[in-house]
Amino acid sequence: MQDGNGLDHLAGERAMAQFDLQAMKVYLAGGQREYEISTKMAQLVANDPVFSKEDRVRLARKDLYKNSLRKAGHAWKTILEKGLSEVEGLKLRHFVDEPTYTDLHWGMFIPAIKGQGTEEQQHKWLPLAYKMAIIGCYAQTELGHGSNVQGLETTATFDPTTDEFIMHSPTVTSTKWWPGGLGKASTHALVYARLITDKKDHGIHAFIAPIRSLEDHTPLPNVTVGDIGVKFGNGGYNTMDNGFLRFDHVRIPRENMLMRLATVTKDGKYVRSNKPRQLGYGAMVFVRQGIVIDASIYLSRAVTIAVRYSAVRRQFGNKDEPGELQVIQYRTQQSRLFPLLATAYAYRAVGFWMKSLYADVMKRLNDNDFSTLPEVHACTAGLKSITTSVTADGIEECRKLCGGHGFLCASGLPELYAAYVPACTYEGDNTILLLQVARFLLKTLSQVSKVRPVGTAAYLGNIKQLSTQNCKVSQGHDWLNTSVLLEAFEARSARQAAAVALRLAKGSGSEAEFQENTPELVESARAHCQLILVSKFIEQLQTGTPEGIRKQLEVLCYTYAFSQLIDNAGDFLATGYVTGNQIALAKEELKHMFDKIRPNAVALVDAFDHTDDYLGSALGRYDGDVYTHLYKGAFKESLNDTVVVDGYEEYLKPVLTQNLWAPHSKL
Ligand SMILES: CCCCCCC/C=C/C(=O)SCCNC(=O)CCNC(=O)[C@H](O)C(C)(C)COP(=O)(O)OP(=O)(O)OC[C@H]1O[C@@H](n2cnc3c(N)ncnc32)[C@H](O)[C@@H]1OP(=O)(O)O
Ligand SMILES: Cc1cc2nc3c(=O)[nH]c(=O)nc-3n(C[C@H](O)[C@H](O)[C@H](O)COP(=O)(O)OP(=O)(O)OC[C@H]3O[C@@H](n4cnc5c(N)ncnc54)[C@H](O)[C@@H]3O)c2cc1C
Repeated sequence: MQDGNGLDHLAGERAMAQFDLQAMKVYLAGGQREYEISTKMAQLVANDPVFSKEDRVRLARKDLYKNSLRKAGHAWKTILEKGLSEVEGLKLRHFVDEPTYTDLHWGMFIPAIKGQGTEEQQHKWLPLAYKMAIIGCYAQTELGHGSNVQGLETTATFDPTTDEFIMHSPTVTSTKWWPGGLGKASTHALVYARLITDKKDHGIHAFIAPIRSLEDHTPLPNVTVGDIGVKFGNGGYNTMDNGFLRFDHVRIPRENMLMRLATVTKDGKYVRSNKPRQLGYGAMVFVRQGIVIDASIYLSRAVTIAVRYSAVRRQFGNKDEPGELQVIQYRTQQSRLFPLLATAYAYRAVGFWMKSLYADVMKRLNDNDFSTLPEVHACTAGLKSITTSVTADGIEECRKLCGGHGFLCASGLPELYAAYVPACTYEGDNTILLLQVARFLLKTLSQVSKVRPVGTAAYLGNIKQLSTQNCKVSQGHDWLNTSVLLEAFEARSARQAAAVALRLAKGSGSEAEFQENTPELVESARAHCQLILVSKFIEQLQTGTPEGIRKQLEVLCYTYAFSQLIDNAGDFLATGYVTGNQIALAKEELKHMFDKIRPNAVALVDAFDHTDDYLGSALGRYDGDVYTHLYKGAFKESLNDTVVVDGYEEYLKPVLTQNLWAPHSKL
């Protein structure tokens, strides 16, 4: 997807590549068909001036939001006019690359109706939603509670005399707060509220509440709704209208309660289905599984910018070589950059696996098999947490790897960070989600003698062996064995989980003791997730990777695993499974991996296939013509619209000629 100006400053780098670039592009896209769709949609967006991102960071909020409405509308028009398929439409919106209300409409509102609505309700609402005759958002979080879903305060009280629910926000803290698309765009909200029938509170259920007129978009009577305000960073997530919403005894028909998991009859009887109530959290599971691939995409963007720029940028030199050195030659640059490159590849592989895990659980749920739900919840929650935290930190690291120029918006990195960093909070605060994983591990361990753990927790079935045998690595190349690596990650995770489980088992079982141990619980959850990431990367590699790219993927896989081992050396050492010497051997092996990545680095980021338009970065341009474009870019700065700055007469001139202010000053 080359779209430079023809002069390739990185041609020398590209000539060094030792793998089949095209095969890698197809692999990273998820297959030939996906690759073709991505290429087509990326070009479609890049060539359409309405989708331009050029001035985004300079726009004031109102203009920014209006522009994002224009783009979302234009995207929908393009989808309809060109008759794009659902997958193509999704890709098109992806390349428009701007958080907007349609993310929540397609990403949460529709999936929640599919998951929690009866067939009849799906027939009623989905056709309207699919043609965007209504726009929906996902209104769960309130001012007072986000993580603690059971603590939500909005009420939906059934009135059998009119066959309606009365939606009400009884306190300030019950105000819905944060839902994307709610602030200005949505006509309907999927509201999570406490269901009350005959004065009895049945806990949190989902309701479809109309909030704006379909005639003129004004809020419906007794609905107070608006945008919550400007968020972190320029551009970034400010294209989204995160909103607030209050109901003052607003009536909605009884049929607007999503009734797949529980029903309220006309006479006010509450009937639960035999399905687990956690299915009500299904839309969150759906979004969390997709977040892993998204993390790979965001990280790969930052890494593409940092790798290309590091190959262009030269500083200092040595007496052995003429000229200055490319900064990518420095070991420290490699040791910060190449693990992130490997991580982006790892998350792509694991993201593909997550999709199959999700497809599997959906199939099972349709057959009323709920057995894998806890494991899928733990996986989606845990990997969402780890991958978003690492990606957000990784984008910031890439900014620093680009030195001063990384701090300019022209690098594309500040905006990328601002748009991405809320992923650590939305769809579940990352610590809260790790605590969910920890609870799953504790439960699995407590039942291990009776129930053999399966799937990603299967290794806990070997807890005795993993707790007693230590690492056998005696030379560096002993590490170059995926079974050896896997066992190290399994042993570390099993031992960390067992240690905290034992400590809790020895105690009284009080909540206070649990709280006291939460730092260790979070560490053990992180260890479990890191094991899943390493093991699934290995597994994906070993199943049908084309010959022309396998070797490079192996190098990236070892790079990823070794860097995880080294970054978490404290944990590995504390469990007693590895020695300091074995860690030192892994460090040496990691450097060998860097040597193997180095000649391929630029081609490995080319394989992500990001267009210049999508990257939006002078530093990450395909042609490497960084300096010309940084310089040209400065002339687009609005401060340079006039040679003498606006404000000179009022504020600069008096400073320069102080006597205008204080003619008798002695200074
Ligand atoms: C493409 C779309 C773009 C998206 C843009 C992003 C926009 C952002 C949207 C949002 O942020 S939407 C709001 C997201 N909110 C959250 O994620 C809230 C986080 N909180 C929770 O998920 C839960 O409340 C909790 C903290 C996990 C649970 O707390 P609690 O202990 O009170 O749980 P209970 O409700 O009592 O349930 C406990 C029981 O249920 C299991 N469980 C919890 N979550 C799930 C789940 N999602 N799926 C399946 N099972 C779940 C949990 O493990 C417990 O099991 P047991 O221990 O009882 O076996
Ligand atoms: C950009 C953005 C978009 C969003 N979009 C939506 C949306 O579309 N719809 C929607 O419903 N919501 C949305 N949200 C809300 C989001 O889901 C919540 O903010 C998120 O789930 C975190 O909840 P909280 O804000 O209550 O954090 P809190 O739970 O208040 O967290 C604050 C701190 O307390 C810690 N903490 C809390 N409880 C515990 C505990 N038990 N143990 C240890 N530590 C704890 C957390 O780790 C965190 O450090 C969005 C949020 C953002 C930022």
